[in-house]
Amino acid sequence: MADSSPLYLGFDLSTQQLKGIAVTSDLKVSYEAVVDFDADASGFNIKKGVITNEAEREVYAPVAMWLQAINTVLQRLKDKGIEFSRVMGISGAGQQHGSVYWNQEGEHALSNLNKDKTLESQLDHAFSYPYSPNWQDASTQEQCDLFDRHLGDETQLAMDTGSKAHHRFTGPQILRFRTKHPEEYRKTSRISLVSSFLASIFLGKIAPIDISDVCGMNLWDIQAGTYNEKLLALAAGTADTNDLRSKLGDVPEDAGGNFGTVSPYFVHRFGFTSSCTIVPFTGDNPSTILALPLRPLDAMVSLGTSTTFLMSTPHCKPDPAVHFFNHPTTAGLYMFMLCYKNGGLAREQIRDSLGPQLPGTSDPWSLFNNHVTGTLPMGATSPNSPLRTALYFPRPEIVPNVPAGTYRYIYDPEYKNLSGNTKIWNLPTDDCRAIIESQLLSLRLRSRSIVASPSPNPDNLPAQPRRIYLVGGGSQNPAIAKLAGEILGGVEGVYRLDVGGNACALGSAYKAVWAVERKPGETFEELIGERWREEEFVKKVADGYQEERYKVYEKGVEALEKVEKEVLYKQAVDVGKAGTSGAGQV
Ligand SMILES: Nc1ncnc2c1ncn2[C@@H]1O[C@H](COP(=O)(O)OP(=O)(O)O)[C@@H](O)[C@H]1O
Ligand SMILES: O=C(CO)[C@@H](O)[C@H](O)COP(=O)(O)O
Repeated sequence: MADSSPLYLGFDLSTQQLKGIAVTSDLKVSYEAVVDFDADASGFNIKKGVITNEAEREVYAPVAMWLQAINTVLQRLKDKGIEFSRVMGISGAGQQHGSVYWNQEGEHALSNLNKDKTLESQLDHAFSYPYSPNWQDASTQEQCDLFDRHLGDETQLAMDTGSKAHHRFTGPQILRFRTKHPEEYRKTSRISLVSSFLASIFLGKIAPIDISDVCGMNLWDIQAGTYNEKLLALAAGTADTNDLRSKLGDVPEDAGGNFGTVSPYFVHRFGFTSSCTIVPFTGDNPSTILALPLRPLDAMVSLGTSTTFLMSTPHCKPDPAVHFFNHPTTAGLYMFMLCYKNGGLAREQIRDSLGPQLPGTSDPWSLFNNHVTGTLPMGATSPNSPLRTALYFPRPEIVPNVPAGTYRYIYDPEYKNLSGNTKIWNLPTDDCRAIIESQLLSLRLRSRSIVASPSPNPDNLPAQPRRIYLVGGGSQNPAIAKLAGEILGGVEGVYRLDVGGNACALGSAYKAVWAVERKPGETFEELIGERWREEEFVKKVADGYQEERYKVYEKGVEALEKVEKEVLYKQAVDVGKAGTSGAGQV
């Protein structure tokens, strides 16, 4: 007999791919499909999912490419045998901060789709601007300066909105869009985030922005739970903020609410039931923490195009170096996040500089991994020997905010000084361990304020996460997992979600299960915690805290902090000399 039990769909519209995943009520993954933009999209001049205009430091993605991908991912799920009539709820996630600009015709076009045509062919007139600024965009320094000053300083902006101003945040992006494209801004009737854009397509009308993802805009007052009037006025360019307010729409408080049922387009084209519920879609990072019942003091490291470090916490302690968002399901909880632009692509660049792979292996990372594990921590041969420390930023970085460049140094832990003499670097092989160390040391440095000792007696164990969960494409890599344990600790060890690269889409699917099946008042953690089967869903992939290594890397944190200060100082000197920021190479 055909299986008619409910399924729940989760989507992840991230930088390089659109992923879809279907789970059952007991959280088992039944179907997965992916569309890789570079490999599968046709008609777009993109690389790694985006278009780059280096002259203006702009990075953006064509909205039509995402529409094309939605049809393709659903077709791929169908080809794998999914019966869409079983799907009771759909949620999803989008890369954070990106904005989509709808025109007046958009809403009408969305609710009048012809099932025999593609989304791309029918929605080409729905947007006032065909591109969405991507989170890697760095074109808004001027706007960020205005945002940081507008409430006093960057600390005050972080206190109110959860983050200081960042190039990619939607408020500064809207301000730049309005001044650079005034006519398109005037024609814009609604602005979506990538997450609410994707929800809108499935809903057949413009969906509200999500309560967690809204915190990635520098416009939402996280303490007050409303848009900040002064910041709206800055982005809108007028004290009358009604126009921008209506473009953005209301933000419902219940992240598990019901937006309505799926658009008839999907009922008639793919066979969804007309009662299938659309649940709020959130940001890709908030969605990732929903892929498991994350406890306070557990940390997730998402190794995608970006690297992010995520924790769920009851404390909101904003600081300009970090981000706080509303938790994606549970009022009163927050999500702590660190985000780096130079993650997967920076690692790939070093891997590719090594030349041909080892013979007889199909794993493109095997040679790179051999160099990672075959090299001493920071190149140190004895306790006081010099430490190789570097920053690898093929794109301008967010933390610290420095221009693109590779910055290699030697740190002397005894005299606590830095030298630019890189003679003891054996290149390119030493870069393999050094880039992983550098990325992980930065996480350790910046999460110090949020972690605590997992032991009742803090003298026994230094502050660190209880567990490290690795997710995203890079979570498949055993050498990275090993170093994550050595550098970040994690008394219970380093774990990988069984769906490694699909954690974000999985989190969305779990959110749909919770939203549709929850009893009154039942939290996400309660429902998912009850159905979660640890032994089936996660795998320990490396040891966590190791006392000796953890101590060695204490010096590593010191070294990294010095290198960052030095690079920032040199940048300030360069800016002073040239009047512009120059890229650095050491
Ligand atoms: N075995 C591996 N080791 C290291 N990195 C990997 C490995 N497999 C995939 N990746 C990296 O994962 C990244 C893609 O991760 P993914 O989470 O799918 O990205 P995104 O969500 O940003 O589109 C790529 O940049 C790739 O380099
Ligand atoms: O900008 C951020 C978070 O602030 C990025 O994490 C984006 O949300 C996109 O991430 P990928 O999953 O595509 O790497």
